[in-house]
Amino acid sequence: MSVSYIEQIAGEIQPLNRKAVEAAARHLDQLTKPPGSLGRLEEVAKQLAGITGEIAPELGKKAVVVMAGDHGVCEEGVSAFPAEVTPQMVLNFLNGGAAVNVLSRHTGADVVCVDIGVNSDLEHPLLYSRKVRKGTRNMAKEAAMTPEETVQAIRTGVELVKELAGSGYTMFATGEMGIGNTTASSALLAVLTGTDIGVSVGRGTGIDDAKLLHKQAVIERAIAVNKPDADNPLDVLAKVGGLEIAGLTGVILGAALYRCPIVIDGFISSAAALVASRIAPLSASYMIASHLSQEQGHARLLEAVGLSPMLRMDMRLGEGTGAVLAFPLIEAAVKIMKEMATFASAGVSSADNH
Ligand SMILES: Cc1cc2ncn([C@H]3O[C@H](COP(=O)(O)O)[C@@H](O)[C@H]3O)c2cc1C
Ligand SMILES: O=C(O)c1cccnc1
Repeated sequence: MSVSYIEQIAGEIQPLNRKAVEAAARHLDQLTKPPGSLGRLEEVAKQLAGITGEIAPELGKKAVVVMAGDHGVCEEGVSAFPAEVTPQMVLNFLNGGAAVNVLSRHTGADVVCVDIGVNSDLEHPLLYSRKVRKGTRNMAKEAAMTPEETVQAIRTGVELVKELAGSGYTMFATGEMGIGNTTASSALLAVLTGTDIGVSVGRGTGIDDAKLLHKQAVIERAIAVNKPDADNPLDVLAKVGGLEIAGLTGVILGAALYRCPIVIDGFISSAAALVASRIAPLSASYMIASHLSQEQGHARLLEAVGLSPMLRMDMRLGEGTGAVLAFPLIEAAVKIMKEMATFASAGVSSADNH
């Protein structure tokens, strides 16, 4: 059943609505400004038209889906922080005290916190309990996940988007929590794009030079032990990925399937975006890259997906913090479509094209 489910989802994702993109472009050129002068806002407006089929879509509720999972590879000492921080931060999200909570309140987004693989028994009325297993296996020794676990995690993400879209959410952002997950993300980048370990591996939560060299060696070992097939994104995800990354891959594929914009956060979220784009290339047209993380390798990762970030904030936190900051800019693009006067309606002379 498992792999065919992914093939089915990938096959159902449709390209953007070309006619709506063209109609949006024509409308933008009638507005009281030199053509193209609103830059990326115009690009976003056209993309939203292509996603929704409407030139000025009603953007309703928005959610940042924060997928949380633990990493067996933490026993190799690849993070500056202990693995216990993952469940502790999940409780912080649920109590509203994390950076993503503050920034989501600021931008009017809801935080949907999902336990997809935390190595702890968590219960909370606001928690989406979707645990596939308690953390991944240590990728330096064996595959992080089985193919079945990988597909289950992806499916969890797809179904969550369906559920949320059914209760009025129209725009999504990716977020994550999982100590050790920059190791998995760097491994995905290295294998899927052939990027050198020296470029794909960064300092995550802030490791020193010695630990960085060790982290590189651990990733090299994980690749040597597992021999992931670079042409098979599910194989790579299972062997050197993570449960929350697989869950986000599902969220991204789900957003594309249900024709909703999906705002991509930093390094880890972009690793999920890369996997999604390899599973279903059309999913990339539903993605909006929010910001360029300070994590080394993020620029390379975005380039591999074909995305260009909206913001440069020198952030390197994850959780969805950069993605929720981009929500107001996306909403601003729709307001331009809805509220700006045209040359004709405002009596402004258009360009002298002689
Ligand atoms: C308190 C705290 C809050 C966080 N929120 C996100 N991350 C970020 O850091 C982790 C990845 O870095 P590494 O691979 O080096 O462990 C992820 O959990 C990511 O979401 C956090 C990390 C910490 C310590
Ligand atoms: O960009 C990110 O998502 C990131 C970078 C470092 C640590 N945690 C997350």
